[in-house]
Amino acid sequence: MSENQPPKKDQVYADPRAQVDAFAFDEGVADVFDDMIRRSVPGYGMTLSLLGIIAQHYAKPGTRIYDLGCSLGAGIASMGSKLDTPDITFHGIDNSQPMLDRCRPNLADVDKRHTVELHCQNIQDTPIENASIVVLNFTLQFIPKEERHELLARICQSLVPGGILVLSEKILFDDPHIQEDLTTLHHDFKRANGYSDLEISQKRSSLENVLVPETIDAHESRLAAAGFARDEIWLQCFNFASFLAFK
Ligand SMILES: Nc1ncnc2c1ncn2[C@@H]1O[C@H](C[S@+](CC[C@H]([NH3+])C(=O)[O-])CC(=O)[O-])[C@@H](O)[C@H]1O
Ligand SMILES: O=C(O)C(=O)Cc1ccccc1
Repeated sequence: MSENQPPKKDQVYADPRAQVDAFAFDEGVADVFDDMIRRSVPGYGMTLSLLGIIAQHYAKPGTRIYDLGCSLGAGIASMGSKLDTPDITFHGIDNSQPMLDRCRPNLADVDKRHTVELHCQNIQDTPIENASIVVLNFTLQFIPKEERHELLARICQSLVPGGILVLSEKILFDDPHIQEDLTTLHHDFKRANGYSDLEISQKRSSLENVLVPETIDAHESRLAAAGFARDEIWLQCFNFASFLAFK
């Protein structure tokens, strides 16, 4: 059950958690994904629009821009639709075929200016090279924690001098009171966007062990260990944050 499928009328859940399948980026999710993520992730829209500004500053001629976990291509569209930097190739990678099937129509403006390659692939298997920008916009959280370092180290090695990683993630807080309060605010955000308490609870259960957030410290320690010289949080909305990491 995902939040785009309201519970059947009169279907009584003894324990809502017991009835919830693990979240998957399937056809049903792909059909409603843009609406779902905008109503679920505070700051998602701003993250996307400012990604376009970031790309204009850091894209280098003759290099590649990777969007790892590109979904419907919103990140590529934001970065590429107004980008004048010459000889840029975008690589959009996602292991959900339903997402990629819906991606190309969203890239019409980018296709007029740049080459865009889309690959249905596990990002952990994606060759990355000659990159001025790599984007992990709410994707690393779906990679097993113990495998995140190798991916980030490969990304760092793939960047040209002056290259950057944009890493956006759901985050945890060490202070249990802050964790509780920011989770409550996140759920308030979802409720304000029309989700019911049952939908919020079922989505939370479906994401357990699928979307695995970490603290800001954990991310920053891993970025340093992966070879990034410095990083900074440039946007945070409740329990969602985005980092710029510099080679
Ligand atoms: N191992 C993997 N390999 C490839 N793709 C993966 C993997 N794991 C998950 N995905 C893909 O990563 C995306 C995560 S959504 C990213 C939003 C987008 N960046 C956006 O800015 O709109 C964020 C969210 O749903 O919270 C989905 O499309 C998955 O299929
Ligand atoms: O973290 C959450 O509670 C979410 O709902 C994030 C999310 C948004 C869209 C698809 C999967 C997870």
